[in-house]
Amino acid sequence: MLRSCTAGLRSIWALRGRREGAPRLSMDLQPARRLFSTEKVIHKDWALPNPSWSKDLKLLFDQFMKKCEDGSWERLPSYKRRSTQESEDFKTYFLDPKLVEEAQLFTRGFEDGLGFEYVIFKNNDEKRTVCLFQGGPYLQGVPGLLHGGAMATMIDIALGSCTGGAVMTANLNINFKRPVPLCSVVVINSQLDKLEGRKLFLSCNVRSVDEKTLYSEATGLFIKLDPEKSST
Ligand SMILES: CCCCCCCC/C=C\CCCCCCCC(=O)SCCNC(=O)CCNC(=O)[C@H](O)C(C)(C)COP(=O)(O)OP(=O)(O)OC[C@H]1O[C@@H](n2cnc3c(N)ncnc32)[C@H](O)[C@@H]1OP(=O)(O)O
Repeated sequence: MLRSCTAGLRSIWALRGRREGAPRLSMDLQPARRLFSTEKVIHKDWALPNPSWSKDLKLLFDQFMKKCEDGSWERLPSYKRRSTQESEDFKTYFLDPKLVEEAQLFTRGFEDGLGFEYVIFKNNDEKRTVCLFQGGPYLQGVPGLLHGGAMATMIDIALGSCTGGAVMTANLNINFKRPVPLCSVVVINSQLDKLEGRKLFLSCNVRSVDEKTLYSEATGLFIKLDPEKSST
């Protein structure tokens, strides 16, 4: 698995004219300058196939795109996913609205294939989402395996994608049952279990593409932000 992952990445780096094995990190993009300059940050939809996506990921992506045709499912793009009102709700919680506008979700700060490759599909009627996730070589924890923190990040995002609104994670509970091989594809099935005032109770499981391996199970509590309160 790792070997095929490396092979895929080599071809990407070669395409970009870089020396084999010497990927240029996103650091080269001078993130600080990008964040604070007046240049407009280019909003790209990262939740679409790129050459680093494995066969499994592309296949699942195509299957879910088919499900979107009758409108029961929708693919969540990686940008403009919040309505203007939701963005406004978030902004009231941070000191510098400009920073909020220009900052990038950290999972999208890696070059193609090196970090978090994922796409989320949402079924609004059933209040559930499916996240297809391929964790790249920069997410290694134990050699050859995905770092648990990377998995936790994706679980947080997958659960958050089920909430649809200005919320924050208050509690995340994860049982890591089996290690996830680096560069493999996993499927995160999330659902909203209960809504109690401002509290959203969610759960998810993480499985292999063939559904035979249950990697993790998790529950989360998300709280709808109260516009009257400040987080700082
Ligand atoms: C951000 C999500 C975006 C989703 C957008 C949708 C698009 C989908 C697409 C892509 C998803 C991308 C999403 C990225 C994911 C990133 C998520 C994060 O990393 S979030 C950062 C980590 N979390 C924090 O830093 C929170 C820190 N905590 C707080 O700020 C506050 O504690 C907060 C806002 C969670 C609650 O504070 P209060 O003052 O508004 O509310 P109080 O009154 O304390 O609690 C309300 C009720 O909740 C219970 N509660 C609060 N925290 C609890 C806890 N830890 N355990 C159990 N109950 C708790 C309380 O007991 C209370 O319950 P009673 O109403 O009395 O029944």
